[in-house]
Amino acid sequence: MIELEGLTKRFGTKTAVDQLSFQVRPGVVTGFLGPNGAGKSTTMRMMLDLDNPTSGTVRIDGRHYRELEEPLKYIGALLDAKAMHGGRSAYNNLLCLAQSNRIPAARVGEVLDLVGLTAVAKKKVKGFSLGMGQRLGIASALLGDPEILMFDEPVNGLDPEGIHWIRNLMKALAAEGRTIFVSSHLMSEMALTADHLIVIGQGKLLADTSMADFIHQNSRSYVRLRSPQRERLRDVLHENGFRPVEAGSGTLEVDGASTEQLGELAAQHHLVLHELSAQRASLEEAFMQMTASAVEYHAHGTDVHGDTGSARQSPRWGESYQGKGA
Ligand SMILES: Nc1ncnc2c1ncn2[C@@H]1O[C@H](COP(=O)(O)OP(=O)(O)OP(=O)(O)O)[C@@H](O)[C@H]1O
Repeated sequence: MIELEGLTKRFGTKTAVDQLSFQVRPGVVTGFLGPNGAGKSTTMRMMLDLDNPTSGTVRIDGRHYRELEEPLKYIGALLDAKAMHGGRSAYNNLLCLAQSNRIPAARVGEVLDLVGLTAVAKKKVKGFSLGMGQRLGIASALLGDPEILMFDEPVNGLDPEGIHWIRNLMKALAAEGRTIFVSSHLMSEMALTADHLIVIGQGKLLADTSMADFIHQNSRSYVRLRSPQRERLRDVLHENGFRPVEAGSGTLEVDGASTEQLGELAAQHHLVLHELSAQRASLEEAFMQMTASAVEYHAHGTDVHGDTGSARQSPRWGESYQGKGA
């Protein structure tokens, strides 16, 4: 378990992390999300005692990082995959780490095998690709067989097979009862991996919730209909109290209705449907809606409010979530 209480970090006048309090629990994968510059890396660095908080505390299983003897046996982390010594082999890099934490040398071979680097164990790290470096960083995190693992952008540079592997590894580690805390900008990947989410924006906590609740509370669900008799369908919907919205490509979208209701209504009026589907926004859309006002850097001409392709005016999801007392 990792516990943050009022964690704050200021760099001069810039408040990078602002009064963050949350817990990362064992047995699940907890995703850590936030736009660029939100303070994720700074938070993770403070969790590992690589940066001093301006105020507030971080506890690892009830203790400060500095109080942990042989910390790699409690918490393993992949923060910067390039932090390895380039002139040393993968094996020797891990061996040094193992010796400093009184971890048996045999464990080095085990973790190299686990991450698929046995064949290049004796090669100098400076010749490694981005993906190989990521795997080596993951091996170093696993070295002490810790109960708590933190991964900052672990899929960065990995190919699809590697992404699949790290996803399953994190889930398996969580299923063993370990605490897994992972940041990623790849929302589709996060949606497949994490059970719980911590979302921050401009250093502040925006959400601490299950993945399912986050998507539910920060996105709208609606039914999409497509018919060769669109005009007639629209009239029938209006006559029955629904508010269909034209959504381009000949489709209509209806809020507050089920596919069963609308399918039966269409059948009663002998209307042909080419599409009748329940739609829910993705994690990516929910995330963009929630963090839109907390985005520090965005490109000109892009819609940070998340264009769902609909003509409808969406509510400000972050506001509605925060209105629920987050
Ligand atoms: N050493 C530092 N000195 C000054 N400002 C810093 C320092 N480290 C981070 N910052 C600032 O603190 C803020 C948070 O940065 P941080 O790297 O923690 O964000 P992040 O959420 O990890 O971003 P990204 O998703 O882009 O990696 C940013 O505005 C950054 O410029």
